[in-house]
Amino acid sequence: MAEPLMKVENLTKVYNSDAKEVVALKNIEFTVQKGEFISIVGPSGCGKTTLLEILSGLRLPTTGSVKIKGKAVTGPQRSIGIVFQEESTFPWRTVLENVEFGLQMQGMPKAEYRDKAHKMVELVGLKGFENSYPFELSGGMRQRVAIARTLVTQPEIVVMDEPFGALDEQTRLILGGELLKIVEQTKATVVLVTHSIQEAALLSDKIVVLSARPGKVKYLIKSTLPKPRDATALTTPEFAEITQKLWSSLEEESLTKRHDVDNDSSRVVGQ
Ligand SMILES: Nc1ncnc2c1ncn2[C@@H]1O[C@H](COP(=O)(O)OP(=O)(O)OP(=O)(O)O)[C@@H](O)[C@H]1O
Repeated sequence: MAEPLMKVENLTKVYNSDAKEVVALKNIEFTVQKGEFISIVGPSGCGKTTLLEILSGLRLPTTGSVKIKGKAVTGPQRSIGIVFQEESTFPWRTVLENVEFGLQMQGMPKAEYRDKAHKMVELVGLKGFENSYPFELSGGMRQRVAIARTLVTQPEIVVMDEPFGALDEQTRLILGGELLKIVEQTKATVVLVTHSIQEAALLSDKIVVLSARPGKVKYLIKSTLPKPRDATALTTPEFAEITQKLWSSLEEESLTKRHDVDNDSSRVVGQ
């Protein structure tokens, strides 16, 4: 197999606050190949956001490492693009100006960045809205702007934290299908954190299922969905099989967590 684009090795994160130690992640290991679409799912509080922050270089692990092409990630860098859950467009810039921002910051000549931004705006389906401001768009359209703004700089890897989290399930799946087309055309490599089993099953080549806190890799599920895929894959037997696997592994974890909470509270009651 080819050398992975990203390699996560023996990653552990311990938070120390108010003299309390919280082990958020423990011995996380997985690889991401160039062009792969990976999703990370797990019960609430298992460390998904922490993991994404470490992969992006926004936070350092306590032990272990993240490497891109063999080089350790020790801080934010141009090779990693980030799309956050919350709306991260600049309200004072038009759609086109939002998409141009990263290229402008790189010092690219105006004619070149304008041309690239126009093409990217078209690719994300916002042609005709170049001069609109974010407040004039729907939530889904604003997230397309955020995605376009990140992808236009052609990062080696794009990390996304629930980019469609604020949208209803139907819209997020439709946008997810569109995202796949954009990712295919731009040949982007994506690591996505999501709470949605359906979104993970539809979009991913590989799904990393984390256990309840401390987050450990519980399963690595490889997709059997044929490519190219879009929202029509939702009715296939392969999709049903993947969602079933995800559902049962996450249910197990939620029950484990529930059991821990119950035990904790019984200890408190008994003290
Ligand atoms: N800055 C911090 N300081 C101390 N503890 C933290 C910090 N950030 C997160 N944690 C703890 O680490 C654990 C993992 O948090 P994290 O937000 O990464 O989980 P998550 O899986 O993204 O949660 P959710 O699904 O609810 O968004 C939680 O117990 C949380 O309280």
